[in-house]
This record gives sequence, C-alpha cells and structure tokens, in this order.
Amino acid sequence: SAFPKHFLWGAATAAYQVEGAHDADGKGPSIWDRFSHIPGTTYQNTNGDVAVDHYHRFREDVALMAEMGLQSYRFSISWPRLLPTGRGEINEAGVKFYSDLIDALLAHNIVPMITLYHWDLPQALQDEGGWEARSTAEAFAEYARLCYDRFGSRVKLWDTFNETIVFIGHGYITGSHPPSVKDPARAIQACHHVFIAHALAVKAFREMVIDGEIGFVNVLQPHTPLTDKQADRDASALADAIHTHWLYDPVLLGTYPAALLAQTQTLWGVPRFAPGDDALLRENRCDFIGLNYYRRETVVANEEETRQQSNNSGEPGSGGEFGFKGLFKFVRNPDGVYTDWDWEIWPQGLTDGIMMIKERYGNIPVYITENGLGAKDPIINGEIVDDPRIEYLRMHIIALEKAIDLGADVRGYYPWSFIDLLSWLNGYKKQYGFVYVDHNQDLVRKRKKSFFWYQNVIASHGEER
Ligand SMILES: C[C@@]1(C(=O)O)OC[C@H]2O[C@@H](O)[C@H](O)[C@@H](O)[C@H]2O1
Repeated sequence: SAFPKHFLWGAATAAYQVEGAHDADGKGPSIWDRFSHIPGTTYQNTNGDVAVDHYHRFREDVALMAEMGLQSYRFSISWPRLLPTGRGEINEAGVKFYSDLIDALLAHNIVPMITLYHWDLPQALQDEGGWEARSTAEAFAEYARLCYDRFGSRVKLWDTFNETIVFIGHGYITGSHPPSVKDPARAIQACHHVFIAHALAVKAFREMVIDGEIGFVNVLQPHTPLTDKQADRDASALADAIHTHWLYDPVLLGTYPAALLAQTQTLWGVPRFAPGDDALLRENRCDFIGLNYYRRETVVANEEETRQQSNNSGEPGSGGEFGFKGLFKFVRNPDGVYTDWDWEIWPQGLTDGIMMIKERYGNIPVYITENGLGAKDPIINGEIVDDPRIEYLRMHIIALEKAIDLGADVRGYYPWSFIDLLSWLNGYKKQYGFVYVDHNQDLVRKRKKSFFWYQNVIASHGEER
C-alpha cells in the first residue's frame, strides 16, 4: 500500500468529552463546565461532569487501544486540571493523571499525541476576558511550558489548538458555544490572540529544545459552488478564504491573507496587532498541520441574513444553516449523500483538500487528526453493527491513499473517535467511536464491529480495509 513505513494508525478523543471528573482532585472549572450547566445550552442539558469517566477508567481504555493494535492516541489536556486558575499554582494530581496516561500508552507502544487546547479554557481566564484578552495568550504559553517540562521527554507529537474555526466561530459569531458572543469583530480579535498564543507556544517549544514536532489542528473543509454562476463561484472562493486561508496562513506562512485582512481592517479595524506580532507569527511556524476532515460544503451567494440555527436539539438534522449576510451560505447538494446530522459524505474532498493544502503551503507534513462518522449505531442481537462507520472510514482511507500516491506527505490517521463520547451540543446520541459505552450499564465498554475491522486495517498496514 501507499502508506509509508512509519505511518501511524491512531484514534482521537478530547478531554472534556471523555474524562469526566469535572471537579475531582483539584481540577478547576473550564468554560464548558460553566456553560453546559446553563439550562438549554446543550441537548437535553447533557454535560461532561462524568462523560465516559475516562479519568478513572483510562487503564481499561488503554488496554482496549492496545488490543486494537492502535499505534498512536491523540488526546487533549484539560488546562484547568493542571492549572485550576489558568496560571500559577500547579495541581500535581492533575499532572499525575496525564503522566500515568502517557506511561500506560508508552508501555503498550502507543505513540501519544497531545492537543493542548480542545476548547476547555479555564473559567478563571474567561472571567479576565478569555481570548479577547491578550493576557490569555501569555497564560497559554505558561501552560504549554509546564506541559513541555512535565511530558516533553516522553511525548513527541504536539498540537497547540483544535479547530479554531469552531471554538471562535461558535463562541463569538453564532454564540452556540461559550462565551456566547455574536460579534464578528470581537471574533477576529480573539482569533488573533489564539494565533499569538500558538506562536508563543511554538517559540517556547523551540527554546526548550523539546525533541518532537509541534503543529496546529484545523478543520479541512473544501467548498464547491452549487452552480457555475459567477456569484456562486465567488461565494465559494470567499468561503475558502475565510475557512481556510484565514486560519491556515498565520500558522503556516506567518501572515494573514492580504485581501481579507485589508477588508477586516477597513470594516472593523481588526485584528489589532501589538508591536512584534508580525515577527512572532513569521518566526514560529508549524512542523506539521493537523487536518480534521468530515465533510464538504456546497456554497451559494447569499442575499439574506442566515445564522447557525443549531437549535441544540441534538436530533439528526439539527445542523442548521451557516452563512454571512451578502457573502455566502451553505446549502444541501441535490446529488449529495448525507449523514443523519446533515453532513455530506464526500471522500473525494479529503483527497482534494489535502492536495489544496499541499498546493498553497508546500509539502508541509500532514496528520489526519480527525475523520469519522457521527451516527446512531444499529444494535442487532446485542452487537453494535456499525457498518455505516466501517464504510465511511474505508472510503476515506482509500481517499487518503490517493493523496499519498499524488505525493502528499501524510504521516498518520486518527479517526474520531476511539470511544463513544460526549458530542458538545448533541449529547451522547451522536456516536463516533470504535468502542460503545452503555450509559444504562455503568458506562461499561463494548467493542463494536468497527473495532475488529480497524484492528485488521492496522495489522495489514492499510492493505485490508
Ligand atoms: C461538532 C462535532 C460533532 O460532535 O459532530 O464535529 C466533529 C468533531 O469535531 C471535534 O473536534 C470535536 O471535539 C468532536 O466533538 C466532534 O464535534
């Protein structure tokens, strides 16, 4: 197969969605602990207080990963578990949890990949302005240095941020994530501080001479115009500029896309740069880019005002529309095949998206840090027969192989997710895992059909899928 010799077959999770133990052993509250307790913000008021209790069951979970033959495990660190107020005093019990998790992974020859920020900002920092305050970027660098110091000799793969478009887009434009702001200008300034935080963390990584690679994880979302009309083609190009160039250029080129930057400066006078920001971005670029691929979006020019109508119902089809007045709007593709949550299944988009990144940024090393099918899995005679997930992953592995054959430097694949976990706004209904969790039976774990299928994909290094 085209998969390189050292290609890593992995799987991914995120702290708030799996750990639980939201206030155990000295952990401080995150903005998701606070937000999810506000009635009506999430599907059936689900939250991560317990999640799937990975904090207490991680040894059992790592044993399942080892049984699967997993070669790498991407997980995130809960910042307030290490630094309850976001900076300063260290919670040693929190450090010990991650240290034990890392040792358990290494004992099973599973390569750890750490994501420093997967949306769970310490609430104490939000109280000081969150990502709108530049001090949060400095606090992030302090948190990153602590993680490098405690885990850097054992962990070689580091992601700074996960899916900035989501936590900034939903946090500051649609308002469906914390801190529930709806203001594009504030979104752009907050996003700038995330890029500064990333650059400061990369700078510290280099100064501390950590033996490893550091990168950024973004949504990879190719756009296709619904018609050949110029207006739709322009709208699709604009969606690429906002969703891709704006979020990738600063961490891969060290600059913002010039035309869009001129527009945001004219419109809202943002982002406001501090002295030295330019150099900071240019001098601290990524060793790799993490791409999270789920779907393609079909785009039309948009006359009327649309906003994410995600009604937090968590029910299939609750995705809602997303768009910007006078700019672009995502619409259903009449020829498309969709998941129950209205995401188009389009494996070709993974091949095309990777080649688009290679075209714009040179042959930057790539990890597919997320890819998976959110579905309500069929249970037949007590077995979880998740054939749709097997088919989805099979098609995307084949699409990935095509990109590698075309010369892309892809180094690993981390399906979302290792285990069924909390889906932020969709509760536990939308399943992604190779491992089922029975919420009616003390969260007992159960191997799905896809667990054994992926075990064989790994054993055959991608040959048998
Ligand atoms: C919104 C949603 C979903 O639940 O479908 O998108 C796909 C996937 O992206 C990840 O970065 C999130 O941590 C994970 O929870 C998932 O979140």
